[in-house]
Amino acid sequence: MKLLEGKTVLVTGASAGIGRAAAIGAARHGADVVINFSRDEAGAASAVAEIEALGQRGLSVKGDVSDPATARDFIAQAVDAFGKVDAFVNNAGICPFHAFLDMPVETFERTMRVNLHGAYFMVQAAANQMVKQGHGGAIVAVSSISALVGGEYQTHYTPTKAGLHSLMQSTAIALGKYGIRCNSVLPGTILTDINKDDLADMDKRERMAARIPLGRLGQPDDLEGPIVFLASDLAKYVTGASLLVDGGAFVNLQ
Ligand SMILES: NC(=O)C1=CN([C@@H]2O[C@H](COP(=O)(O)OP(=O)(O)OC[C@H]3O[C@@H](n4cnc5c(N)ncnc54)[C@H](O)[C@@H]3O)[C@@H](O)[C@H]2O)C=CC1
Ligand SMILES: C[C@H](O)[C@@H]1OC(=O)[C@H](O)[C@@H]1O
Repeated sequence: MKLLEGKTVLVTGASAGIGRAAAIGAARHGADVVINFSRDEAGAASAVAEIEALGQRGLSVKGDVSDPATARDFIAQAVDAFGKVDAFVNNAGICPFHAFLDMPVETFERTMRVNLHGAYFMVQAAANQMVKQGHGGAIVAVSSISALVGGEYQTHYTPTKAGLHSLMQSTAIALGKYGIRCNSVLPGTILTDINKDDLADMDKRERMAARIPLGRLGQPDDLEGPIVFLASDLAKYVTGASLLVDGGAFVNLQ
């Protein structure tokens, strides 16, 4: 059963990792897909090729999400190419691990600008397009388990993920009257480029996996189903919700 047949789905930061898995998942479920990427031309081109190999239309648009102009350009190029925006997945993010006491101002500000300000402008641009179209839509933010728990080297990052979670709650209220649903996924630790240095230590990986009830760290495609579901009409009465996708890590305190 294809859940996104005939829809146009947009995903930010989709040349690799979770965003790419979401984009490919959307195409597998019958959507045409527009991806944003910041630098990785080859990754973006291969993601589009994979979308097209699934029989869907794909387009990549370059842009740094921290610049509000990128959001306007991304939505405009998607509409020019495929005529509409049905679902928008806010995924782009960075996590430059660093201690709190000597956090460089630039690292703090860049993390805020990419993860939170960028999301705000993107969600706003996507929502304006959906309101103009007049037939609702779905917005999914890739927040994190870090919206709910702390991280010693993530004091600049976890507030952005809590902020995204909160943004989806508030936009769910602001946009409900237009039939636009807003939800977030909260991944646990997923093996991607964002943490490859932090998790280069195999002992650390094994310790982390041992704390997860399902017995392993996540892979990008573990997010595919949850994001496709929330973007689809199967979730037609779900808004303002968040879905932990963490193998049970969050509930495993005791
Ligand atoms: N890997 C993990 O354990 C978890 C990741 N997340 C979130 O998932 C999202 C995706 O991350 P991953 O796939 O894990 O890592 P990743 O590093 O593979 O993907 C991040 C993507 O965002 C893009 N990006 C970064 N800065 C950008 C900018 N200024 N403009 C446009 N694109 C930009 C990157 O090019 C990359 O494609 C992030 O928001 C991250 O915070 C959330 C929870 C856990
Ligand atoms: C990048 C980290 O490994 C990852 O990011 C998150 O949001 C998770 O909570 C993990 O800490």
